[in-house]
Amino acid sequence: MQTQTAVEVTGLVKRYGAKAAVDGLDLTIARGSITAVLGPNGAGKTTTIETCEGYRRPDAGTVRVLGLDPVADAARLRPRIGVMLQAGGVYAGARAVEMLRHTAKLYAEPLEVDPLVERLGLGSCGRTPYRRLSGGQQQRLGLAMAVVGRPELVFLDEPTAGLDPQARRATWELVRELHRDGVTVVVTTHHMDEAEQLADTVAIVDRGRVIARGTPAELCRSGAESTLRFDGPPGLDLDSLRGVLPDGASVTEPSPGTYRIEAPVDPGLLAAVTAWCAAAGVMPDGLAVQRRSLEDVFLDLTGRELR
Ligand SMILES: Nc1ncnc2c1ncn2[C@@H]1O[C@H](COP(=O)(O)OP(=O)(O)OP(=O)(O)O)[C@@H](O)[C@H]1O
Repeated sequence: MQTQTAVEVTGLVKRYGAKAAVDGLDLTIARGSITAVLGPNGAGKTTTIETCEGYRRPDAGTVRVLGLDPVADAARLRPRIGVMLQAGGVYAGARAVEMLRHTAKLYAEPLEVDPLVERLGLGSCGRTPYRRLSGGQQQRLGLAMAVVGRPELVFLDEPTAGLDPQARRATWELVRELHRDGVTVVVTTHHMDEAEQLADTVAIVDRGRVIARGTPAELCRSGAESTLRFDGPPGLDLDSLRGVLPDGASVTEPSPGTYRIEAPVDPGLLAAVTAWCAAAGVMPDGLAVQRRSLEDVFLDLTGRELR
């Protein structure tokens, strides 16, 4: 019987010298999901993914992928997963599409190569050596190689880094199609919009651990504040407005006539603001709730400092 879990990482530790790149990381990925793994540079995302792929051995903890041990059961696991590495992983002199055809032959029921080549815009690169492809073409070939074997599970490490908008969209479309076919997709990315558009689950990794996990909507709702904003006459009495709001609400006028209220936004807050406006004879133009974006959540959780 197949379990509903595609990837189960428990207490994963991976050290390089004295430094723990991954430091007790737990992550469960459901079959058929698209999971985006986000995190600052050096957070341990690639190390975790490469451990799941069997390229690195854990120092502690366990990793199970499709119920198998990625190192001990590598021979059984490899034909069932697709891997797109951050740095190519392709012999530099290999001709692009020949390489893809060769890869396809290693699998029992590969996708048809020509349509895949066309849809990823690689039609003109047939005999071009890998090292002569542009960065974006190398990325797209890497994606094609990861999916051509019709895997049950694909790991995509920053698949759209450096891609033009058209290629990004083609990549997203391919990922959605994989999802519709029941493939489990694990994708690392620094593009918050990509995670919001594609993923049903987001895991935020920081300092070698998962520090938050949920749907994009759950993460954006979680925790604190949202913002209420409106336009009105400049110079309203902010202290008076603050006086009718719950403790801890912040009221600012970032530019003349634009007002921001940071507080947990609920119907009571809206009623208090509109009642205050009515009493003051102020029309709150464009009154709107601004939810936190995934990027706001990410920065709140991982900090704004460069590391
Ligand atoms: N082979 C290695 N030898 C020594 N240190 C390493 C090695 N591989 C990774 N590291 C270190 O482990 C930490 C985690 O790296 P990792 O590549 O997993 O981060 P990441 O979250 O994928 O970052 P990025 O977003 O920049 O790709 C970093 O500090 C990195 O320098």
